Amino acid sequence: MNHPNTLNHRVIRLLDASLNRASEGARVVEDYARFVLDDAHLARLAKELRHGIAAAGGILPLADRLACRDTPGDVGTAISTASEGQRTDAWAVCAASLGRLQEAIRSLEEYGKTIDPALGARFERLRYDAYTLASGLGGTQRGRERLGDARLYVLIDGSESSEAFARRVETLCEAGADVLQLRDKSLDDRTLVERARHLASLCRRHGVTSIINDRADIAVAAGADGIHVGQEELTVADARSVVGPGRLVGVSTHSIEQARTAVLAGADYLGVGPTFPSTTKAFAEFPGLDFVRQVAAEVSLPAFAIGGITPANVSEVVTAGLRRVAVSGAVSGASDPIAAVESLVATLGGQSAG
Ligand SMILES: Cc1ncc(COP(=O)(O)OP(=O)(O)O)c(N)n1
Ligand SMILES: Cc1nc(C(=O)O)sc1CCOP(=O)(O)O
Ligand SMILES: [Mg+2]
Repeated sequence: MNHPNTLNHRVIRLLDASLNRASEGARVVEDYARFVLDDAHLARLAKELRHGIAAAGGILPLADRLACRDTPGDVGTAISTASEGQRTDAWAVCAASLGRLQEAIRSLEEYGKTIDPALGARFERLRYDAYTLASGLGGTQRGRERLGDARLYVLIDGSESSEAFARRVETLCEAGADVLQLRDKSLDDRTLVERARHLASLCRRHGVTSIINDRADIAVAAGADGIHVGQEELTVADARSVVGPGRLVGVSTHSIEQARTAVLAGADYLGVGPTFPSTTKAFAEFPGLDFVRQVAAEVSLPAFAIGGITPANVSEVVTAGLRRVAVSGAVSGASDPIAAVESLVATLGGQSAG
């Protein structure tokens, strides 16, 4: 035994129980990410956390833990609350386990200090890892619930007039767009907020999600459903502090590392691109379909491929693994925008968006 002989066997008993609770909680969370979400990224993080807990707990030899264990004499086994027996769905199971996991790690951290201050510090780091995992799972859950089977996301500018803008929004909603983003870098703020209000109210009437590009303040002022931010703009946390928990925060990503970071930051969806050369925006590099494949293979947060996607090439995106796309030029620049929307929707249709 490599801990002090003075250590109370009751503290070992407590640490043994907390190690079991923590690793069992991590396993329940891992199973949700792995089997319910098919999310390789979050499942890997949950597994690493479980292994980290086991490695830190290795300071207590199993023989000592078992010698101090007294399950029949545990006064806590007879204490239960009504809510423990009720779980509405698999996410409720995972969320409850995330809470227990964090509590158990906290107990390990505090009582671990009585063995070795370094052990307390080690469990403290693991507790922060658990918080980050919870943020990624919570964002993934929220984004999937809010975006459901949304597949076609169309970016539009503010048009030459309020009337023309309203007509465009109505047309796209009726044609089958699921999400509309107001992206206009040239309008003054008053005109932008006026267009954003039109967008929000027309989209609400049609059951379409409304997003404002770049501007969290305008999303809130206009009552839009969310905001989209790029890598050089507000962070997810800063955007969230402005728009609150009820609105969507979407993030542009250009590499798998950026995608993983956005998931853990609590984004509600990802833009994944540029997929193909775009006539709307110039890019020096194209992560292309390889990036689409990487995201499809490991991320279950709603992810929209973007950049140069048209009715002619959208099937390549579907083959690469994503059934959600965001487009601008393919619809706004089309001689028949309705036909363009219908064609994209037809190719994206079929099985669930994932
Ligand atoms: C759905 C979606 N994905 C990506 C972007 C691009 O955002 P960003 O990188 O901030 O670039 P700008 O659009 O601001 O030029 C987007 N707007 N929407
Ligand atoms: C604004 C924007 N962002 C991208 C990214 O990859 O983050 S691609 C892009 C342009 C989207 O327009 P189009 O469909 O006309 O190419
Ligand atoms: Mg931006």
